[in-house]
Amino acid sequence: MEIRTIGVVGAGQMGNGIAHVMALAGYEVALNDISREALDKAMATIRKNLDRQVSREKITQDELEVALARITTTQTLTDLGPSDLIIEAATEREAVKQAIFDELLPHLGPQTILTSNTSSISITRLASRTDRPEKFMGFHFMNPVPVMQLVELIRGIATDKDTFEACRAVVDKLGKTAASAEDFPAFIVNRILMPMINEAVYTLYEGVGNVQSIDQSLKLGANHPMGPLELADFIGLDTCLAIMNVLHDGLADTKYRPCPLLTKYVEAGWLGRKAGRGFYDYRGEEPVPTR
Ligand SMILES: CC(=O)CC(=O)SCCNC(=O)CCNC(=O)[C@H](O)C(C)(C)COP(=O)(O)OP(=O)(O)OC[C@H]1O[C@@H](n2cnc3c(N)ncnc32)[C@H](O)[C@@H]1OP(=O)(O)O
Ligand SMILES: NC(=O)C1=CN([C@@H]2O[C@H](COP(=O)(O)OP(=O)(O)OC[C@H]3O[C@@H](n4cnc5c(N)ncnc54)[C@H](OP(=O)(O)O)[C@@H]3O)[C@@H](O)[C@H]2O)C=CC1
Repeated sequence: MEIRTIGVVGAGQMGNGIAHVMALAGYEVALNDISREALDKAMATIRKNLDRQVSREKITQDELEVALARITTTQTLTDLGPSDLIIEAATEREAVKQAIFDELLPHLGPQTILTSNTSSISITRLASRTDRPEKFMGFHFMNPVPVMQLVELIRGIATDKDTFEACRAVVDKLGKTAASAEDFPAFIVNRILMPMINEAVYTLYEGVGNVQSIDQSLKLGANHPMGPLELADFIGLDTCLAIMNVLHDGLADTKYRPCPLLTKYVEAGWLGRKAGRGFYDYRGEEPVPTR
């Protein structure tokens, strides 16, 4: 089945990036969020990122206008019903995702492929509660979506071959690279990346280094483009903690114990860049370490 129309649920940092790349690749996109403010902010971000691509001569002004015209926004989830492919990119909480699927299902055509951009949650479990486990899978973009080359594709236990191939064709059309991962907690990228970030937070918690020295060490000592605490802020500390909890619960191993300092930052609402404060304070001209 050829995919032409795409519904994206959640207009946060991932949802806006997914809408951006899908529209540029020629798909009609319906972008949904519970908040009008989030939708307006997402459209402003998409325009800013497209503008930057025009100024760097990656795309033309015409391509920008056409891409923007392909995106519609809606606060009514059921408007996404007629889409060929749904990508759920709402907050990393299973109950939130579950409620979205429950509301959407009665409005979907029988052929619609349902996917989640979840960073960690079991695809098999999410799929088992729908009417279409064979047409359900993980479609996991990396942040920032317009820049990162990889998309992890995760089959649930029941995902059929046609569904996987249809999603792989979409990744090809985006000019990105699909990597197949088995459905175990946090899949491949986050199974490896998130314990490293969590260990960086322990390194801070135990006073081995401060925010600046930890980030500088990994940037200059291991050639990482961002330090682990800067990256955690970029991803969102709520998302990092949610992923660690899925690893800890799902693999039942204390080596995945989320650092109490990470929990404290999340409890304070210091969620990273999107909240204006995390391991760095972003409210001034330059980010300032908070420890
Ligand atoms: C949590 C999960 O489930 C999975 C994940 O996503 S894990 C996170 C994975 N992501 C990473 O690890 C990102 C690590 N960081 C990086 O790779 C780099 O710091 C970065 C690409 C984000 C920025 O790179 P940089 O060299 O510091 O910045 P800069 O030179 O300004 O930008 C490089 C390019 O990215 C673009 N860019 C930067 N930030 C962007 C953003 N937020 N949105 C869109 N485009 C962006 C720039 O326009 C520029 O594009 P061109 O090459 O076409 O000119
Ligand atoms: N951040 C990252 O680096 C990556 C994240 N992901 C995954 O992508 C998903 C989204 O993450 P991210 O974009 O960072 O999160 P954000 O917090 O930036 O955005 C989530 C958005 O979903 C909205 N939302 C919450 N509930 C609903 C709902 N019921 N219906 C529609 N929209 C809703 C939120 O609205 P409000 O703010 O009003 O609650 C918010 O606008 C998560 O599953 C995450 O694990 C995957 C790869 C990388």
